[in-house]
Amino acid sequence: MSVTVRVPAKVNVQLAVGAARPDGFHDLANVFLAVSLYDEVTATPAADGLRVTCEGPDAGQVPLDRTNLAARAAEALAARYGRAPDVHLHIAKDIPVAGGMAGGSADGAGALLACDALWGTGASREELLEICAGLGSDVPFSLVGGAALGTGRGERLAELEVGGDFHWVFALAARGLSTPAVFREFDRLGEGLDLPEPVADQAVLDALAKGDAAALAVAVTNDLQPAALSLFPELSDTLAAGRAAGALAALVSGSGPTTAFLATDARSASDIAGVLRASGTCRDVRTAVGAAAGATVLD
Ligand SMILES: C[C@](O)(CO)[C@H](O)COP(=O)(O)OP(=O)(O)OC[C@H]1O[C@@H](n2ccc(N)nc2=O)[C@H](O)[C@@H]1O
Ligand SMILES: Nc1ncnc2c1ncn2[C@@H]1O[C@H](COP(=O)(O)OP(=O)(O)OP(=O)(O)O)[C@@H](O)[C@H]1O
Repeated sequence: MSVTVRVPAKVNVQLAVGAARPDGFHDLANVFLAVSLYDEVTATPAADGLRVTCEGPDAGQVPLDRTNLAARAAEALAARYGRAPDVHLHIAKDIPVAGGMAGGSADGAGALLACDALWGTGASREELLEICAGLGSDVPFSLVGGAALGTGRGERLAELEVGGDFHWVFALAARGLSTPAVFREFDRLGEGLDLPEPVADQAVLDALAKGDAAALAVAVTNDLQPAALSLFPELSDTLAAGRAAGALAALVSGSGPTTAFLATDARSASDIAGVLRASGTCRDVRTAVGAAAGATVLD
């Protein structure tokens, strides 16, 4: 018997970042939108401890030891319920690795839900969200999906209404960016500045609620974008290529280096994807739709 869970990637349609806190994290106003690029995590009983395997185009970059967020999730759940984490976790990975799309977080949330179902622990939603928050700032959102405002370091979620489909194109970069390195660069660029408290932008929330892509396009912001571009200047060429191809908005996804392009509709998304593919400014191009459902057990 095994359990498979499907988990979406995310794009941040607003990422407002405050000053570094004493614990090293930054307070955020983080508006997450889940999109239809998915990892699948399968949990199968094992007699002899915890094992992680991974397949997919980026599988070689995924750690298979206890640092994998899927392994950490299984261990955290097992420890809480006083059982051994005897399980084989297999990750079918389609979300770009180190791309700013919460791929590792998705696997953490997926493994947690899969092990919960496999072991019949019957943990409450609140317990699962608490374990997720202990694994990483993006992990609770990977469980919940849809759209949500994350405050604190991004782990405290309020679900948001989404009134229609948003069509996206994602350009994958030739190399990854480390999330801590991007936050450090944010701190360096902002040294000496008095940063305001990050707050959610009502225009972003209204555009999401109405399903209005044109309104969302003028409202999207990402405070980490200057830091990501500073560490990876070639991303400006990708952004320019997508804008020239007719994207309503072009931005770095989260901490990057994946770049995200908002399109009017599915057809326009496919046209923009074609232009980006031919532009030579990225490694690969994907299209996706949001909002996508959060971590879901597959039959
Ligand atoms: C950039 C985003 O992806 C936007 O959704 C997230 O803020 C990052 O979420 P994540 O990858 O789950 O991050 P975590 O694993 O919690 O933290 C990794 C590192 O990123 C930095 N970090 C993360 C979140 C946050 N609010 N402030 C931070 O400064 C810290 O250096 C931290 O050590
Ligand atoms: N299951 C996993 N899948 C991918 N990377 C993982 C996983 N578990 C741990 N990692 C480690 O985390 C690093 C960041 O990978 P990940 O794909 O989660 O980045 P990301 O999508 O940029 O994250 P985020 O958007 O949440 O900041 C990887 O380089 C890898 O070393």
